[in-house]
Amino acid sequence: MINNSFHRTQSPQNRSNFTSKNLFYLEDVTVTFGTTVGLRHVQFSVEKGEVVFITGASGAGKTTLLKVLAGDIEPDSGRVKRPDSSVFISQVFQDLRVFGNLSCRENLNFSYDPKFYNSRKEFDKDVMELSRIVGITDRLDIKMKNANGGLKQKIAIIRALLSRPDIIVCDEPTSSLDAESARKIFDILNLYNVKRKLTVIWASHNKELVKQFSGRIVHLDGGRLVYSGHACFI
Ligand SMILES: Nc1ncnc2c1ncn2[C@@H]1O[C@H](COP(=O)(O)OP(=O)(O)OP(=O)(O)O)[C@@H](O)[C@H]1O
Repeated sequence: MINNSFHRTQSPQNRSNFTSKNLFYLEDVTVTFGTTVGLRHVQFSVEKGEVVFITGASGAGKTTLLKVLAGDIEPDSGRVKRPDSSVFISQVFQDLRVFGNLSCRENLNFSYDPKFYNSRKEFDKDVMELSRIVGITDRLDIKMKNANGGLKQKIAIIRALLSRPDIIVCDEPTSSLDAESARKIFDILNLYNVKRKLTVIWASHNKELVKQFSGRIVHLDGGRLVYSGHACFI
């Protein structure tokens, strides 16, 4: 799904602000769906190891921006630089994509890949560490179809982290969580950001929630990027 192309549909400028530190770079990107505009002339970049929150009201263009980053949508105009294929991107979608007939633990086990772990024991240790931090060690044997929305979201995020990505891209993954549970999710993302240089790109309509965490806020309004900076200024 993620490719390594430098997609060019139109060149609005001769000069580019792309630097080698940028994992993603969008230059003057516009996306339309028929007569509806998803993104308008968006200039945006993400560096390795950054935590970026994409905020905005419903319809502001958050999902469209994530789809452009993931290569699911190519822009009508502008340029997109994505990481090369050696960079592993894990995505958590609004619909979570968990397996209902399997238990929470079985869903997590899908992330085990011997390429990324020295042993199965090491993987199981990570399962327990992450489960402990978000407070679900006693719920790992619940069938996914019987889990509440909050538990499903926690499993989806832990499963994504267990696959040891370089980048995690999340679309509103904490909508069913109370503030305390959301904080625990950010704790594990921060842990992986510090320990493994994980780059985090997180879309949320809840600006007030994400303002509590350290990271850059990129705010969209009507498809336009209207703010990029630290929480204290927005
Ligand atoms: N496939 C599509 N076809 C037509 N219009 C679309 C499509 N996808 C998005 N849009 C429109 O593009 C605009 C941006 O939508 P987008 O889903 O990116 O917003 P969002 O900020 O993620 O909203 P939400 O928080 O509700 O998910 C909206 O006006 C939406 O209706």
